[in-house]
Amino acid sequence: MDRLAARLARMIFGAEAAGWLAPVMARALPLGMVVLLASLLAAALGLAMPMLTRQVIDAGIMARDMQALIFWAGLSFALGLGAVGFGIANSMLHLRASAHMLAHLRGRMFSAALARDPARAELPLGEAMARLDGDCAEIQSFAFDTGLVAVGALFRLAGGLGLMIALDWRMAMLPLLAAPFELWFLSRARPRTRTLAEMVRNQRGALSTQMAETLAARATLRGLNALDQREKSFGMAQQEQIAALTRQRLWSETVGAVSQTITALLRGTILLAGGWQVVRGNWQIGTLVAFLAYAGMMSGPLRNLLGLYHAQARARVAADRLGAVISSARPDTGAAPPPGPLTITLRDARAEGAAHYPVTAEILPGQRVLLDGPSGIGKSRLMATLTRDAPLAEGYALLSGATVSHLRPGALCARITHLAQRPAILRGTLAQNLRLAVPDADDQALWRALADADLTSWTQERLGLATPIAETGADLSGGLRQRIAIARALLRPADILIFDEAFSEIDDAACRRILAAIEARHNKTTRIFIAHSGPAREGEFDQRITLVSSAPIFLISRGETPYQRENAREKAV
Ligand SMILES: Nc1ncnc2c1ncn2[C@@H]1O[C@H](COP(=O)(O)OP(=O)(O)OP(=O)(O)O)[C@@H](O)[C@H]1O
Repeated sequence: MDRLAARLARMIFGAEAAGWLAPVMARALPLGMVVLLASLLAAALGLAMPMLTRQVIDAGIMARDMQALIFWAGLSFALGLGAVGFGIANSMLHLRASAHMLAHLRGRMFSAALARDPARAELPLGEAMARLDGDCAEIQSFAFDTGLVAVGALFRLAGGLGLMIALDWRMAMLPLLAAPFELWFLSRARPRTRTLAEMVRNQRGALSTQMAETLAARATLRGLNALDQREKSFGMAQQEQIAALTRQRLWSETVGAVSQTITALLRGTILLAGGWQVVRGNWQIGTLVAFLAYAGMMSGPLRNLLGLYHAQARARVAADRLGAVISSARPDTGAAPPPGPLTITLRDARAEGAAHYPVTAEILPGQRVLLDGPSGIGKSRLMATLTRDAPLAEGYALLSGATVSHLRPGALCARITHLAQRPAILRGTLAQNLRLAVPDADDQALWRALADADLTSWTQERLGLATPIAETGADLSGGLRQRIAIARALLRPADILIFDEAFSEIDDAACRRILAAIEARHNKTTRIFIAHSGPAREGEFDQRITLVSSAPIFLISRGETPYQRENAREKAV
């Protein structure tokens, strides 16, 4: 099954996409086969119908045989009824198989999007959503809706042709004469189908990005009186999408119209030539009716097959867009950080995007450190290198002698808590938000963490741990959001706690209480503070590391003065 899936994936989506799509297809294949068999059976039932009609007309009506008429008409009715029931069962099976495949594919993409390598450019939120939703659906619809229908269509086409040959082989050659022209037209038309699909999918991503970004920033936009502006630009983006969709639909209708025209021509020719055969007495009227029915039946499958060829071009666009999500994921692999307390060593280190001179420092386990420097110089980025959330542009970062870039990111996050200035708060209850850090923490532990973050009375005045919290914590003050994030961080045992402007929106009195709790309960943990002002800068520090920058005077080819690195090292540490 795996090999078949891999082969199918390579054939349909190309070698690159086959790597990640084959497992998805392999899982969908068994149920997909059942659906395929069922649809072939339904197609066979459909094919039998004109033959029965022929019998009703020729053996019953024209032969004036009442018994044969009742028999064939009864059989027709019974098969028709069976086809209805079978159709319902088939459609339910189809839905089940196709929904499972979509869920599996989307789940795969979701984890790839979550594991996005921080060194890669961030995908805008709306664009990521459009890929997870629209592009996954495009592939699912190709695999099940278009793909299966097309296989059924191929079967009907072959069956119809076979039965037409059985009725009259010379007349059956008519549809074959049209095939070369159709194939030529299809291959000429396909590149444009692909270009239009790319345009539509990219525009869909841009539209979702605009929606997500605007909705997330609506309070700020309202304050700026800029909502109209955004609405107008959203309206324009929608118009552009309508135009792209219109172009795409017009093109697919044009492509479809060619096959319809050919079918109409065929039908006309059969009507004329077949009618002539009836007039000459070579054919019975039932044969003409059956022949016409088969010719008519072929137009649907032919259209489906045309659709398949072009839908594949669209599905490939979707697969390429999803492939970019997959290839940007970073596997959670690497060595485990060394056991025991962690010593941080920075050697000539600077994170990508940071503007300071490379820094060299050593932070021993349990030290209390202030990391200082002007805004935007790269303090957060430097700390983010410790959890591999930012890549180093130069130098090394070591944890107890182990190179950070060789360590498993998931394991690093388990040992190092980097608390950001703008923490993510999710919709749900207070307890659910806290348990993101420790899923099995008991209520007592939650209350203790809340006490450390000076949140006991606030929580008691509300619904306790069940206090509901809105999306992004929009119904909380900035200080409350930060305090919940502090409680969440303190809940989890860590070797290193990094408070990155984590107190910036909390009043000084509360901030001092929280800092005192941290000193009392986490004094064995390495604590690194980044703060431009406030109580977080107060108290004893084992060391202060200041990041500095100054304009180089004489540049060598790497963009530095020859002696600048030495100076920078002295200044930076
Ligand atoms: N994801 C990123 N990719 C590349 N560069 C980034 C990224 N995030 C931030 N930067 C760049 O790195 C520089 C340092 O940012 P950083 O947030 O580390 O500064 P900071 O010293 O912590 O500033 P502040 O005190 O204002 O918080 C910024 O000027 C920014 O341009």
